[in-house]
Amino acid sequence: MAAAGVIQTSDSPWVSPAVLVRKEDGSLQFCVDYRRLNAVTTKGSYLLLRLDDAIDSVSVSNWFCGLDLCSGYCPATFERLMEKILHAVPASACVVYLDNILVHAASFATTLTNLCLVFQQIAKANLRLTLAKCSLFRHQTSFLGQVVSEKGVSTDPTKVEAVEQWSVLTSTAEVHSFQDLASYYWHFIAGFVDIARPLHKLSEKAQQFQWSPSSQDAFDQLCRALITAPVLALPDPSKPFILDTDASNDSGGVVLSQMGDHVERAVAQGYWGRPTSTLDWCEDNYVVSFYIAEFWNTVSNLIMILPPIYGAIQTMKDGLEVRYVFAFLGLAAVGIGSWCFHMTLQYEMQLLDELPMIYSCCVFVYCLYECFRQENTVHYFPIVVLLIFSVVVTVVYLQWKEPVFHQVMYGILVGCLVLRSIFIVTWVYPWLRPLSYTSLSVFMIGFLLWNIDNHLCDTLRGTRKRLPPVVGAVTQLHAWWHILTGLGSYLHILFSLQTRSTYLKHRPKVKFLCGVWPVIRVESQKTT
Ligand SMILES: CCCCCCCC/C=C\CCCCCCCC(=O)N[C@@H](CO)[C@H](O)/C=C/CCCCCCCCCCCCC
Ligand SMILES: [Ca+2]
Ligand SMILES: [Zn+2]
Repeated sequence: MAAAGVIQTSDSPWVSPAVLVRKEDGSLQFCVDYRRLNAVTTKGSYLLLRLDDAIDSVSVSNWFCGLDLCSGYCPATFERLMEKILHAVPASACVVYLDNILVHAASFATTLTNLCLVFQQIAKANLRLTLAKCSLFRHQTSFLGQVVSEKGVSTDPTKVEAVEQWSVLTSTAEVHSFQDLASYYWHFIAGFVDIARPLHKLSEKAQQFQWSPSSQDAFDQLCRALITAPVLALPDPSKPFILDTDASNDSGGVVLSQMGDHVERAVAQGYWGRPTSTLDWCEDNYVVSFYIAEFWNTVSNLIMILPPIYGAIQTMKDGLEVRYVFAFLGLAAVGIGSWCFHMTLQYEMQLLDELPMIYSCCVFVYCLYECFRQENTVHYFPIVVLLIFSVVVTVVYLQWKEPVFHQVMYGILVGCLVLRSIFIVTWVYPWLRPLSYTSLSVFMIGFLLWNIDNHLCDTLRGTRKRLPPVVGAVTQLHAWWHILTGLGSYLHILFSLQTRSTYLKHRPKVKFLCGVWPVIRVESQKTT
């Protein structure tokens, strides 16, 4: 080394031992142990680039070259050196973070030009690159522990693969190292702070290490989120930004997004993208499944779909009036619309849920107010009134998009049904009281839960986090509203059908399928 002019004799009062260290690739590296010198050296300080800013600067690029320098030690000194060397290269061409250098551009030709420029500067400074660790002209590369591509930024699978093997954390030190990994990727995980809270508590100094069901739940949720983390779009400064904000008594949230390729892409956390509906219920989105926004609110609609379809088929088989087939199918249509709405939280699907609620309720009103008419007669006046009502509600709601308007209109129709039912069981058929009042009570309990879910959502969410996941599922009150309103509506159709069949002297009877599920049986009206 002396002959090569790399080292020279010195008579300095300072001396540091030299050692040869074997590197991973088997080669030897000459190192000097400067620990004692470092101990008495005043450290230089230099502001490092923010990680987010470093990633943001590659937002409109499609080509990436990752360069790795042979050696880089003291962060401040090294960063200062790198920025000095590459100061002539703009961030839109090359981002430097310690010994990570990312040359990038939107086109191949520009990438080549940028790369030549960076190579020249590195050569001028007499620095060396480790060829094996450089990746040239890629559409996707690993940078600062994240995978950067033309689509955006995602977690580095090699960094999170260890997560799949982890089943439980056994010490505060393990919690710390898991937290370090997870918090590095916090912006890929919706509600990170809330989910990680039990682990954070566990790692507090004064706390004795005790692994509880809530720690396990937080750990499982974070592992799941890390493994299935989405690709976040990189910001394009030339396009407008959309800022969505939300706040409650104990937390706040923001989502920054942009329109891209005709769809709003950004921090969408699930298959159907950012919710566009005017309502988003208390159940947390995309927690149970990546494909279903509100899982429990979706599957609970089955009760509004299957029994009414069975009811419609049975009504046809029994040769009863077609209006009751419409009533059953109307309820099933609401159930299908509601399924689509909660699965996607898209505005169009919301209409598929809410407008059929109005239409089917109009059919119910017609059935109940026309139940004391001659068989096979149709009165057009109530049909026209209800049609006009439906059209007006539809047109106004499409323009106004105010959910309260829809709720009031639906409430008016339910009110008409309640009043008519009370009239029937008070003045005409008092023996139908049990069925009518059961239907009303079930519906009203559902409505009560609907209100609690809306008004006490923050409290419910907070409580759920402290309970095992199975409790979280059964405390989804909007799902219970579906179950109870579905059952209440079904019983209401039975009540309406029984009233009508009694009036027509078809001798209806309530039977229980499998001993539990109520159906109406009448003497078959089909003529052979
Ligand atoms: C005497 C019997 C009463 C039973 C009446 C049954 C009427 C059923 C009519 C249609 C079936 C619809 C089933 C409802 C499905 C709900 C789907 C749903 O959750 N949709 C939401 C979107 O997810 C939608 O935004 C929800 C709107 C809820 C509106 C709630 C307003 C309820 C108003 C009830 C007022 C009762 C007034 C009583 C007055 C005496
Ligand atoms: Ca929700
Ligand atoms: Zn619903």
